[in-house]
Amino acid sequence: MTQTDNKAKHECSKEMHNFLKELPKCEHHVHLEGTLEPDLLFPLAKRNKIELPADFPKTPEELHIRYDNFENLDDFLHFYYIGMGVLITEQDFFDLAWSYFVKAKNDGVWHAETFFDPQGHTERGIKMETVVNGFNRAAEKAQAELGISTKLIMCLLKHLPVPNGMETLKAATGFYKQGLIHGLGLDSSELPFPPKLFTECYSYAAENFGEDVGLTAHAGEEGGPEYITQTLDLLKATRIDHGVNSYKDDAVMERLARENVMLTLCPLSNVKLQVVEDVAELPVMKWLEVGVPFSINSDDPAYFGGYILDNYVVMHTRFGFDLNTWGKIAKFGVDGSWISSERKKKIHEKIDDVVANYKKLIE
Ligand code: HPA
Ligand SMILES: [Zn+2]
Repeated sequence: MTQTDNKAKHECSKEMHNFLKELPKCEHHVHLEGTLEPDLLFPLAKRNKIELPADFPKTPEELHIRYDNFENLDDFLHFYYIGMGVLITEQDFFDLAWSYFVKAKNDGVWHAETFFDPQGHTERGIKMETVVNGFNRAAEKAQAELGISTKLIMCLLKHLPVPNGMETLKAATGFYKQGLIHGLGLDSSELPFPPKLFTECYSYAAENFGEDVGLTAHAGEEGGPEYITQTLDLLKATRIDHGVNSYKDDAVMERLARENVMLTLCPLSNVKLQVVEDVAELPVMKWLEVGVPFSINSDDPAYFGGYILDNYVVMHTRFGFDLNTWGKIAKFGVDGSWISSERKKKIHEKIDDVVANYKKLIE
């Protein structure tokens, strides 16, 4: 989607595009496995001698066409799990994450909290340390060479049995203790797997992974607002991934505002997975009115046609925010990040600078 797409209501001028690119961004909702571009998937399948299913598209071009036609979350997840099956060695995981961090830097990301799905790999016989070490090496390099601060968030898969999730958590304890993993998330099929199923897993993490462990979970993407309530009440999460369906219950929205719970919105994902027909339908004006903080993210950029800046741009074409509102949204993302108050202050100051500089140019 670009400023030429026929549903755009507001122009994203060259200056506005530059502003959005320079605006310091924090990304909180990106699955590292979801950054696997078709251009890398096929070579990795070949290098690792992975046979793709007989009916799998045969070229990156054909795969892109299939990715343009997801029916819903589960239809996407089918391809997502096949895709991650080509990742075998520590170097594969490193290469994947590093190429994401390079793109993120280019899009103006200052801080990235990235998801990964250990069960999607351990189920295939890959050791968790292969995955964590590959991702962590890339994260350390991103910090050292690109100046991006990072956190790794391990997700449990909702479609797998809870005991499998518990076992995975226990196996990850050492990585949390070493500071290599910082948070716990919950993803995969939303219906019919309500968050309450995973209460025990979240209590285990809260009790065993240290007080700084960040707790978040996908909720309210296809499930209703009651999934958000369960996530807050039972999982004690401090953020909600997606949370689009919060708009269906005023009391839930008011609670999110009152308790300062950030939603990690993924606009292009929501269109590709048919959560909404168009980005303009997302309830962001309601959230701004009620005071619900949200950040803007890419989710699975290789599958949904855009990285974080593309998501900022499409939001601009639908909502036409002024520079102050963009500054406010960027600061929501900073405040909802699991970073020190000094780092927050530094990013806030840069946001203020960029907004002030572009006011001379644009408004
Ligand atoms: O958007 C998502 N929702 C649920 N599970 C996922 N796994 C990758 N992306 C997603
Ligand atoms: Zn997601």
